[in-house]
Amino acid sequence: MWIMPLRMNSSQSDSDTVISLKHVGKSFGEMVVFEDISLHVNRGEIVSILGSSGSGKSTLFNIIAGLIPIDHGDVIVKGTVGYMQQKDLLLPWKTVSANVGLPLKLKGVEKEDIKKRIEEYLPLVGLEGYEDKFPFQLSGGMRQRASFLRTLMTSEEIFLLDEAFGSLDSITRGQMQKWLLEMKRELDNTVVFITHDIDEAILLSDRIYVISKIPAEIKKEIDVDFHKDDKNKRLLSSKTLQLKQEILRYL
Ligand SMILES: Nc1ncnc2c1ncn2[C@@H]1O[C@H](COP(=O)(O)OP(=O)(O)OP(=O)(O)O)[C@@H](O)[C@H]1O
Repeated sequence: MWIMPLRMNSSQSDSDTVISLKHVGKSFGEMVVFEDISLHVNRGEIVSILGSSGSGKSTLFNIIAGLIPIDHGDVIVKGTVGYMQQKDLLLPWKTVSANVGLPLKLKGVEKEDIKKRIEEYLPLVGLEGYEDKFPFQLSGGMRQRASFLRTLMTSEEIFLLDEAFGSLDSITRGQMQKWLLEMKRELDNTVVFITHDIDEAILLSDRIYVISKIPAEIKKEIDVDFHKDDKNKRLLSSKTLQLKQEILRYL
């Protein structure tokens, strides 16, 4: 039986929960990825899903995005979803500008406005001067940044970011994280972030779900409620060290 997520406009309910999974099960043939998983994301939160490789994180996103059906349980998603998958999915026959501007073009934004926004944003992800290059002419990290920018250009209510900064060096990664937090403040949307990186999860998140290997279950839900206004301070806090030790116990 195919069960797909129930999709609602954000205005259809005033509840603060925009993503809700209840007792969800999902298998691929004999392989049980989730037996009974439940989690929720509230409007305006940044929530990280932290788990080791193959623990079902991308499957979880594919379920939330409505790309694959579940076997049992309930999935409710309230609001429009922008999904940055792990593979960059840039169109090889289009330039960086055309790829990044595609969501705006699909929304019917005027050509001139698209151009203006691309000119404004490309430097922020370090791609100034690469407007007319094709994806094959970029490094892996550059393609990832173009793909990240394209996702944010959609200005959707909910962003699903799967290992958005996975192939970036630590300096560029730091810049992108900072930019994500700034964009988040500006757009006031909801972000769900998949990462293997404990520091990244602690830096970016309001809450973290630590998931186990398959059949995956939520091992721990952590509220990251310290240094909310200065997330950089978090990494230097002694509480971070305690949190890291706690998380490592569950991975
Ligand atoms: N369409 C599919 N058909 C069959 N098996 C699949 C499919 N998609 C995922 N799987 C399997 O489900 C398991 C979980 O995969 P998934 O990609 O969700 O894990 P992940 O935590 O995102 O891994 P990684 O961090 O390495 O990207 C893996 O064993 C994978 O091989």
